[in-house]
Amino acid sequence: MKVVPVYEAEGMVLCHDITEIVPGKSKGRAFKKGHVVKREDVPKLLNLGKEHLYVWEVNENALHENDAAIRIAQAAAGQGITLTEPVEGKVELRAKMAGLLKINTSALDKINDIDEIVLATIHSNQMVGAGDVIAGSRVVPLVINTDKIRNVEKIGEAFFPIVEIKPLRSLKVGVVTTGSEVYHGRIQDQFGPVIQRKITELGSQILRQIFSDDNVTMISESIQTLIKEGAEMIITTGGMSVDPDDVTPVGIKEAGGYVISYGAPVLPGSMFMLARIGNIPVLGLPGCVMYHKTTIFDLLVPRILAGEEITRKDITRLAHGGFCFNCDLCQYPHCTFGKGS
Ligand SMILES: Nc1nc2c(c(=O)[nH]1)N[C@H]1C(S)=C(S)[C@@H](COP(=O)(O)OP(=O)(O)OC[C@H]3O[C@@H](n4cnc5c(N)ncnc54)[C@H](O)[C@@H]3O)O[C@H]1N2
Ligand code: MOO
Repeated sequence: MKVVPVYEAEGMVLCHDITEIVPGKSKGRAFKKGHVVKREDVPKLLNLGKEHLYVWEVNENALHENDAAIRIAQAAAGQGITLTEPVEGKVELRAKMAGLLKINTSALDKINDIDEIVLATIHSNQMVGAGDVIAGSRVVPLVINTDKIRNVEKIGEAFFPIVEIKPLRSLKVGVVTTGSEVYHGRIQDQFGPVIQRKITELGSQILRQIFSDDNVTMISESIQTLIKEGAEMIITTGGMSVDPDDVTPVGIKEAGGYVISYGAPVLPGSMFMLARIGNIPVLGLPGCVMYHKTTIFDLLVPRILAGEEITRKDITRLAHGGFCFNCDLCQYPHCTFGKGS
Protein backbone atom coordinates (compact mmCIF):
# COMPACT_ATOMS: atom_id res chain seq x y z
CA MET A 1 0.00 0.00 0.00
CA LYS A 2 1.27 3.50 -0.77
CA VAL A 3 0.07 7.08 -1.04
CA VAL A 4 -0.07 8.60 -4.53
CA PRO A 5 -1.29 11.92 -5.87
CA VAL A 6 -4.70 11.36 -7.47
CA TYR A 7 -3.32 12.45 -10.88
CA GLU A 8 -0.90 9.49 -10.81
CA ALA A 9 -3.39 6.89 -9.60
CA GLU A 10 -4.76 5.68 -12.94
CA GLY A 11 -4.69 1.85 -13.10
CA MET A 12 -4.09 1.51 -9.37
CA VAL A 13 -6.38 -0.18 -6.88
CA LEU A 14 -8.17 1.68 -4.08
CA CYS A 15 -7.43 0.26 -0.62
CA HIS A 16 -10.71 1.38 0.95
CA ASP A 17 -14.20 2.68 0.17
CA ILE A 18 -14.51 6.42 -0.45
CA THR A 19 -17.66 7.99 0.93
CA GLU A 20 -19.65 10.88 -0.52
CA ILE A 21 -21.94 12.94 1.67
CA VAL A 22 -24.37 15.50 0.26
CA PRO A 23 -25.80 17.27 3.35
CA GLY A 24 -29.53 16.69 3.77
CA LYS A 25 -29.59 14.41 0.73
CA SER A 26 -27.39 11.39 0.77
CA LYS A 27 -24.49 9.50 2.26
CA GLY A 28 -23.05 6.58 0.41
CA ARG A 29 -20.13 4.87 -1.21
CA ALA A 30 -18.82 6.77 -4.21
CA PHE A 31 -15.89 4.43 -4.87
CA LYS A 32 -15.53 0.92 -3.66
CA LYS A 33 -12.51 -0.70 -2.10
CA GLY A 34 -10.79 -2.59 -4.91
CA HIS A 35 -11.89 -0.16 -7.61
CA VAL A 36 -9.28 0.30 -10.34
CA VAL A 37 -8.89 4.06 -10.74
CA LYS A 38 -9.70 5.36 -14.22
CA ARG A 39 -8.71 8.66 -15.82
CA GLU A 40 -12.34 9.90 -15.73
CA ASP A 41 -12.53 9.25 -11.95
CA VAL A 42 -9.99 11.98 -11.19
CA PRO A 43 -12.34 15.04 -11.27
CA LYS A 44 -14.88 13.25 -9.06
CA LEU A 45 -12.19 12.23 -6.58
CA LEU A 46 -10.96 15.84 -6.46
CA ASN A 47 -14.57 17.00 -5.82
CA LEU A 48 -14.63 14.61 -2.89
CA GLY A 49 -11.50 16.26 -1.54
CA LYS A 50 -9.14 13.43 -2.46
CA GLU A 51 -5.89 14.85 -3.75
CA HIS A 52 -4.06 11.74 -2.56
CA LEU A 53 -5.15 8.13 -2.40
CA TYR A 54 -4.08 4.95 -0.62
CA VAL A 55 -3.55 2.44 -3.41
CA TRP A 56 -2.13 -0.94 -4.18
CA GLU A 57 0.01 -0.81 -7.23
CA VAL A 58 -0.78 -3.50 -9.78
CA ASN A 59 2.37 -4.51 -11.66
CA GLU A 60 3.76 -7.75 -13.04
CA ASN A 61 4.22 -9.08 -9.51
CA ALA A 62 0.76 -8.18 -8.24
CA LEU A 63 -2.67 -8.97 -9.68
CA HIS A 64 -6.03 -7.47 -8.84
CA GLU A 65 -8.54 -9.98 -7.41
CA ASN A 66 -10.75 -9.82 -10.52
CA ASP A 67 -7.89 -10.68 -12.89
CA ALA A 68 -6.68 -13.41 -10.56
CA ALA A 69 -10.14 -15.00 -10.38
CA ILE A 70 -10.39 -15.00 -14.18
CA ARG A 71 -6.98 -16.65 -14.56
CA ILE A 72 -7.78 -19.37 -11.98
CA ALA A 73 -11.06 -20.15 -13.74
CA GLN A 74 -9.37 -20.21 -17.16
CA ALA A 75 -6.66 -22.54 -15.86
CA ALA A 76 -9.28 -24.99 -14.58
CA ALA A 77 -12.04 -24.93 -17.18
CA GLY A 78 -12.17 -27.55 -19.93
CA GLN A 79 -14.84 -28.41 -22.48
CA GLY A 80 -18.44 -27.41 -21.93
CA ILE A 81 -17.70 -24.59 -19.45
CA THR A 82 -18.25 -20.86 -19.74
CA LEU A 83 -16.98 -18.17 -17.34
CA THR A 84 -18.94 -15.22 -15.95
CA GLU A 85 -17.57 -11.71 -15.58
CA PRO A 86 -15.97 -11.20 -12.16
CA VAL A 87 -18.35 -9.77 -9.55
CA GLU A 88 -16.80 -8.65 -6.28
CA GLY A 89 -13.73 -10.71 -7.07
CA LYS A 90 -15.60 -13.92 -7.88
CA VAL A 91 -15.83 -15.69 -11.25
CA GLU A 92 -18.41 -18.43 -11.72
CA LEU A 93 -17.92 -21.48 -13.93
CA ARG A 94 -21.18 -22.49 -15.64
CA ALA A 95 -22.18 -25.44 -17.78
CA LYS A 96 -22.53 -24.48 -21.43
CA MET A 97 -24.45 -27.69 -22.13
CA ALA A 98 -26.06 -30.64 -20.40
CA GLY A 99 -23.67 -33.48 -19.57
CA LEU A 100 -21.64 -35.27 -16.95
CA LEU A 101 -19.60 -33.04 -14.66
CA LYS A 102 -16.07 -34.29 -14.08
CA ILE A 103 -13.76 -32.74 -11.51
CA ASN A 104 -10.14 -33.80 -11.12
CA THR A 105 -10.35 -33.71 -7.33
CA SER A 106 -6.67 -34.37 -6.63
CA ALA A 107 -5.65 -31.47 -8.92
CA LEU A 108 -8.37 -29.33 -7.30
CA ASP A 109 -6.77 -30.13 -3.97
CA LYS A 110 -3.33 -29.06 -5.27
CA ILE A 111 -4.74 -25.73 -6.49
CA ASN A 112 -6.40 -24.95 -3.17
CA ASP A 113 -3.20 -25.89 -1.32
CA ILE A 114 -1.69 -22.69 -2.73
CA ASP A 115 -2.17 -20.05 -0.06
CA GLU A 116 -4.93 -17.46 -0.73
CA ILE A 117 -6.34 -19.35 -3.76
CA VAL A 118 -10.00 -20.42 -3.80
CA LEU A 119 -11.53 -22.76 -6.38
CA ALA A 120 -14.73 -24.35 -5.00
CA THR A 121 -16.86 -26.79 -7.00
CA ILE A 122 -19.99 -28.89 -6.67
CA HIS A 123 -19.43 -32.66 -6.59
CA SER A 124 -17.98 -34.58 -9.50
CA ASN A 125 -19.78 -37.30 -11.50
CA GLN A 126 -23.24 -35.74 -11.56
CA MET A 127 -25.39 -34.66 -14.46
CA VAL A 128 -25.70 -30.90 -14.92
CA GLY A 129 -27.89 -28.84 -17.22
CA ALA A 130 -26.98 -25.93 -19.49
CA GLY A 131 -26.55 -22.79 -17.38
CA ASP A 132 -25.97 -24.60 -14.07
CA VAL A 133 -23.34 -23.02 -11.85
CA ILE A 134 -20.72 -25.63 -11.04
CA ALA A 135 -17.80 -23.78 -9.49
CA GLY A 136 -16.47 -20.42 -8.35
CA SER A 137 -12.97 -18.96 -8.20
CA ARG A 138 -11.52 -16.06 -6.25
CA VAL A 139 -8.48 -15.06 -4.23
CA VAL A 140 -8.49 -14.03 -0.59
CA PRO A 141 -6.67 -10.62 -0.72
CA LEU A 142 -7.53 -7.69 -2.94
CA VAL A 143 -4.18 -7.95 -4.69
CA ILE A 144 -2.25 -11.21 -4.97
CA ASN A 145 1.30 -12.12 -5.86
CA THR A 146 1.32 -13.14 -9.53
CA ASP A 147 3.59 -16.13 -8.82
CA LYS A 148 0.71 -17.82 -6.99
CA ILE A 149 -1.51 -17.53 -10.05
CA ARG A 150 1.31 -18.83 -12.25
CA ASN A 151 1.51 -21.87 -9.97
CA VAL A 152 -2.25 -22.41 -10.39
CA GLU A 153 -1.75 -22.23 -14.17
CA LYS A 154 1.08 -24.79 -14.01
CA ILE A 155 -1.22 -27.22 -12.17
CA GLY A 156 -3.95 -26.44 -14.70
CA GLU A 157 -1.61 -27.30 -17.58
CA ALA A 158 -0.30 -30.49 -15.96
CA PHE A 159 -3.74 -31.88 -15.09
CA PHE A 160 -5.99 -30.15 -17.65
CA PRO A 161 -8.92 -30.09 -17.47
CA ILE A 162 -9.64 -29.67 -13.77
CA VAL A 163 -13.36 -29.12 -14.45
CA GLU A 164 -15.23 -30.21 -17.58
CA ILE A 165 -18.61 -31.33 -18.89
CA LYS A 166 -18.55 -34.56 -20.85
CA PRO A 167 -21.31 -35.05 -23.43
CA LEU A 168 -23.20 -38.35 -23.27
CA ARG A 169 -23.20 -40.81 -26.16
CA SER A 170 -26.56 -41.86 -27.52
CA LEU A 171 -26.64 -45.67 -27.41
CA LYS A 172 -29.10 -48.31 -28.53
CA VAL A 173 -30.04 -50.18 -25.37
CA GLY A 174 -31.36 -53.74 -25.36
CA VAL A 175 -33.45 -54.75 -22.33
CA VAL A 176 -33.99 -58.28 -21.02
CA THR A 177 -36.73 -58.36 -18.40
CA THR A 178 -36.57 -61.53 -16.33
CA GLY A 179 -39.13 -63.03 -13.94
CA SER A 180 -41.63 -65.85 -14.41
CA GLU A 181 -44.42 -63.70 -12.98
CA VAL A 182 -43.99 -61.13 -15.78
CA TYR A 183 -43.09 -63.69 -18.50
CA HIS A 184 -46.27 -65.72 -17.87
CA GLY A 185 -48.37 -62.58 -17.64
CA ARG A 186 -49.30 -63.04 -13.97
CA ILE A 187 -48.36 -59.42 -13.34
CA GLN A 188 -47.75 -56.49 -15.64
CA ASP A 189 -44.21 -55.33 -16.35
CA GLN A 190 -43.40 -52.18 -14.43
CA PHE A 191 -39.62 -52.23 -14.82
CA GLY A 192 -39.59 -51.53 -18.58
CA PRO A 193 -41.29 -48.11 -18.31
CA VAL A 194 -38.81 -46.98 -15.64
CA ILE A 195 -35.82 -47.94 -17.80
CA GLN A 196 -37.46 -46.42 -20.88
CA ARG A 197 -37.94 -43.09 -19.09
CA LYS A 198 -34.49 -42.95 -17.52
CA ILE A 199 -32.65 -44.00 -20.69
CA THR A 200 -34.60 -41.51 -22.82
CA GLU A 201 -33.90 -38.71 -20.34
CA LEU A 202 -30.19 -39.43 -20.78
CA GLY A 203 -30.49 -39.15 -24.56
CA SER A 204 -30.26 -42.86 -25.51
CA GLN A 205 -32.96 -45.17 -26.93
CA ILE A 206 -34.41 -48.57 -26.13
CA LEU A 207 -33.72 -50.87 -29.08
CA ARG A 208 -36.07 -53.63 -27.87
CA GLN A 209 -37.24 -55.26 -24.66
CA ILE A 210 -37.32 -59.06 -24.49
CA PHE A 211 -39.22 -60.87 -21.72
CA SER A 212 -37.56 -63.99 -20.32
CA ASP A 213 -38.47 -66.71 -17.87
CA ASP A 214 -36.15 -67.31 -14.90
CA ASN A 215 -34.10 -69.61 -17.09
CA VAL A 216 -30.35 -69.24 -17.64
CA THR A 217 -30.39 -70.30 -21.31
CA MET A 218 -33.35 -68.10 -22.20
CA ILE A 219 -31.75 -65.06 -20.50
CA SER A 220 -28.41 -65.72 -22.20
CA GLU A 221 -29.98 -66.19 -25.66
CA SER A 222 -32.06 -63.03 -25.23
CA ILE A 223 -28.90 -61.02 -24.48
CA GLN A 224 -27.14 -62.49 -27.54
CA THR A 225 -30.15 -61.78 -29.76
CA LEU A 226 -30.16 -58.11 -28.72
CA ILE A 227 -26.43 -57.83 -29.40
CA LYS A 228 -26.93 -59.33 -32.89
CA GLU A 229 -29.67 -56.76 -33.47
CA GLY A 230 -27.19 -53.95 -32.75
CA ALA A 231 -27.56 -53.24 -29.02
CA GLU A 232 -24.70 -51.08 -27.74
CA MET A 233 -25.65 -51.57 -24.10
CA ILE A 234 -27.58 -54.39 -22.42
CA ILE A 235 -29.75 -53.95 -19.35
CA THR A 236 -31.29 -56.92 -17.56
CA THR A 237 -33.97 -56.37 -14.95
CA GLY A 238 -34.82 -58.46 -11.87
CA GLY A 239 -33.65 -61.83 -10.64
CA MET A 240 -30.47 -60.43 -9.07
CA SER A 241 -30.74 -61.49 -5.41
CA VAL A 242 -30.85 -64.69 -3.39
CA ASP A 243 -33.98 -66.67 -4.32
CA PRO A 244 -33.49 -69.96 -6.16
CA ASP A 245 -35.20 -68.35 -9.19
CA ASP A 246 -32.73 -65.42 -9.21
CA VAL A 247 -30.59 -66.65 -12.09
CA THR A 248 -29.98 -63.43 -14.04
CA PRO A 249 -26.28 -63.14 -13.00
CA VAL A 250 -25.67 -66.69 -14.28
CA GLY A 251 -27.51 -65.83 -17.50
CA ILE A 252 -25.25 -62.78 -18.03
CA LYS A 253 -22.13 -64.95 -17.55
CA GLU A 254 -23.56 -67.64 -19.83
CA ALA A 255 -23.99 -65.02 -22.56
CA GLY A 256 -20.23 -64.38 -22.41
CA GLY A 257 -20.27 -61.61 -19.83
CA TYR A 258 -16.94 -60.77 -18.20
CA VAL A 259 -17.98 -59.68 -14.71
CA ILE A 260 -16.44 -56.43 -13.46
CA SER A 261 -18.47 -56.50 -10.25
CA TYR A 262 -21.38 -58.40 -8.81
CA GLY A 263 -22.54 -56.33 -5.87
CA ALA A 264 -22.05 -52.63 -5.14
CA PRO A 265 -21.73 -50.75 -1.83
CA VAL A 266 -24.80 -48.67 -2.73
CA LEU A 267 -28.24 -48.85 -1.15
CA PRO A 268 -30.47 -49.01 -3.12
CA GLY A 269 -28.53 -50.98 -5.69
CA SER A 270 -26.44 -53.48 -3.75
CA MET A 271 -27.36 -56.45 -5.97
CA PHE A 272 -26.17 -54.68 -9.12
CA MET A 273 -23.91 -56.42 -11.64
CA LEU A 274 -21.64 -54.75 -14.17
CA ALA A 275 -20.27 -57.01 -16.88
CA ARG A 276 -18.91 -56.58 -20.39
CA ILE A 277 -19.40 -58.59 -23.57
CA GLY A 278 -16.62 -57.27 -25.83
CA ASN A 279 -17.10 -53.50 -25.70
CA ILE A 280 -20.74 -53.75 -24.72
CA PRO A 281 -21.57 -52.91 -21.10
CA VAL A 282 -24.06 -55.30 -19.52
CA LEU A 283 -25.92 -54.05 -16.45
CA GLY A 284 -27.83 -56.41 -14.17
CA LEU A 285 -30.38 -54.20 -12.40
CA PRO A 286 -31.97 -55.44 -9.16
CA GLY A 287 -35.64 -54.88 -8.35
CA CYS A 288 -34.93 -51.76 -6.30
CA VAL A 289 -34.13 -49.79 -9.46
CA MET A 290 -37.79 -50.22 -10.48
CA TYR A 291 -39.04 -49.12 -7.07
CA HIS A 292 -36.76 -46.33 -5.78
CA LYS A 293 -36.55 -42.91 -7.37
CA THR A 294 -32.76 -42.77 -7.33
CA THR A 295 -30.40 -45.75 -7.27
CA ILE A 296 -27.08 -47.05 -8.52
CA PHE A 297 -28.52 -46.64 -12.03
CA ASP A 298 -28.37 -42.86 -11.65
CA LEU A 299 -24.83 -42.95 -10.29
CA LEU A 300 -23.27 -45.17 -12.97
CA VAL A 301 -25.26 -45.05 -16.21
CA PRO A 302 -24.39 -41.39 -17.01
CA ARG A 303 -20.70 -42.25 -16.54
CA ILE A 304 -20.98 -45.26 -18.86
CA LEU A 305 -22.78 -43.13 -21.46
CA ALA A 306 -20.01 -40.54 -21.15
CA GLY A 307 -17.61 -43.25 -22.32
CA GLU A 308 -15.98 -44.15 -19.01
CA GLU A 309 -14.66 -47.68 -18.55
CA ILE A 310 -16.02 -48.32 -15.06
CA THR A 311 -13.72 -50.48 -12.92
CA ARG A 312 -14.44 -52.46 -9.78
CA LYS A 313 -12.59 -49.74 -7.84
CA ASP A 314 -14.94 -47.07 -9.28
CA ILE A 315 -17.81 -49.12 -7.86
CA THR A 316 -16.32 -49.82 -4.42
CA ARG A 317 -15.48 -46.10 -4.07
CA LEU A 318 -19.22 -45.37 -4.14
CA ALA A 319 -19.54 -46.73 -0.58
CA HIS A 320 -18.91 -43.35 1.10
CA GLY A 321 -22.11 -41.52 0.19
CA GLY A 322 -23.66 -44.68 -1.23
CA PHE A 323 -26.46 -44.86 1.33
CA CYS A 324 -29.60 -43.05 0.18
CA PHE A 325 -31.68 -41.10 2.73
CA ASN A 326 -34.78 -42.31 0.90
CA CYS A 327 -36.50 -38.93 1.39
CA ASP A 328 -40.23 -38.62 0.76
CA LEU A 329 -39.44 -35.97 -1.82
CA CYS A 330 -36.27 -36.98 -3.65
CA GLN A 331 -33.90 -34.02 -4.18
CA TYR A 332 -31.14 -35.93 -5.91
CA PRO A 333 -28.59 -34.73 -7.06
CA HIS A 334 -28.93 -32.06 -4.35
CA CYS A 335 -28.10 -34.48 -1.53
CA THR A 336 -25.26 -36.66 -0.31
CA PHE A 337 -26.15 -39.75 -2.38
CA GLY A 338 -23.21 -40.72 -4.58
CA LYS A 339 -21.09 -37.79 -3.45
CA GLY A 340 -18.34 -39.60 -1.57
CA SER A 341 -16.07 -40.73 -4.38
N1 LIG B 1 -33.01 -62.51 1.93
C1 LIG B 1 -32.68 -61.56 1.08
N2 LIG B 1 -33.64 -60.91 0.46
C2 LIG B 1 -33.35 -59.90 -0.39
C3 LIG B 1 -32.02 -59.55 -0.63
C4 LIG B 1 -31.01 -60.27 0.02
O1 LIG B 1 -29.81 -60.03 -0.18
N3 LIG B 1 -31.38 -61.26 0.88
N4 LIG B 1 -31.76 -58.51 -1.48
C5 LIG B 1 -32.79 -57.52 -1.60
C6 LIG B 1 -32.48 -56.54 -2.62
S1 LIG B 1 -31.16 -55.54 -2.29
C7 LIG B 1 -33.28 -56.37 -3.72
S2 LIG B 1 -33.00 -55.03 -4.76
C8 LIG B 1 -34.45 -57.18 -3.93
C9 LIG B 1 -34.83 -57.51 -5.38
O2 LIG B 1 -33.89 -58.18 -6.04
P1 LIG B 1 -34.18 -58.93 -7.41
O3 LIG B 1 -33.49 -58.22 -8.51
O4 LIG B 1 -33.80 -60.37 -7.22
O5 LIG B 1 -35.76 -58.81 -7.69
P2 LIG B 1 -36.82 -59.96 -7.95
O6 LIG B 1 -36.69 -61.00 -6.89
O7 LIG B 1 -36.71 -60.41 -9.35
O8 LIG B 1 -38.19 -59.18 -7.77
C10 LIG B 1 -38.52 -58.55 -6.59
C11 LIG B 1 -39.96 -58.00 -6.68
O9 LIG B 1 -40.10 -57.13 -7.77
C12 LIG B 1 -41.10 -57.61 -8.67
N5 LIG B 1 -40.65 -57.40 -10.06
C13 LIG B 1 -39.46 -57.76 -10.59
N6 LIG B 1 -39.43 -57.46 -11.90
C14 LIG B 1 -40.60 -56.86 -12.18
C15 LIG B 1 -41.15 -56.31 -13.36
N7 LIG B 1 -40.49 -56.32 -14.53
N8 LIG B 1 -42.38 -55.75 -13.29
C16 LIG B 1 -43.08 -55.74 -12.13
N9 LIG B 1 -42.60 -56.25 -10.99
C17 LIG B 1 -41.39 -56.83 -11.01
C18 LIG B 1 -41.22 -59.07 -8.38
O10 LIG B 1 -42.47 -59.56 -8.81
C19 LIG B 1 -41.01 -59.11 -6.88
O11 LIG B 1 -42.19 -58.72 -6.22
O12 LIG B 1 -34.35 -58.35 -3.18
C20 LIG B 1 -34.17 -58.08 -1.79
N10 LIG B 1 -34.36 -59.23 -1.01
O1 MOO C 1 -29.99 -54.27 -4.93
MO1 MOO C 1 -31.20 -53.74 -3.64
O2 MOO C 1 -30.37 -53.07 -4.37
O3 MOO C 1 -29.98 -52.70 -2.67
O4 MOO C 1 -32.35 -52.58 -2.77
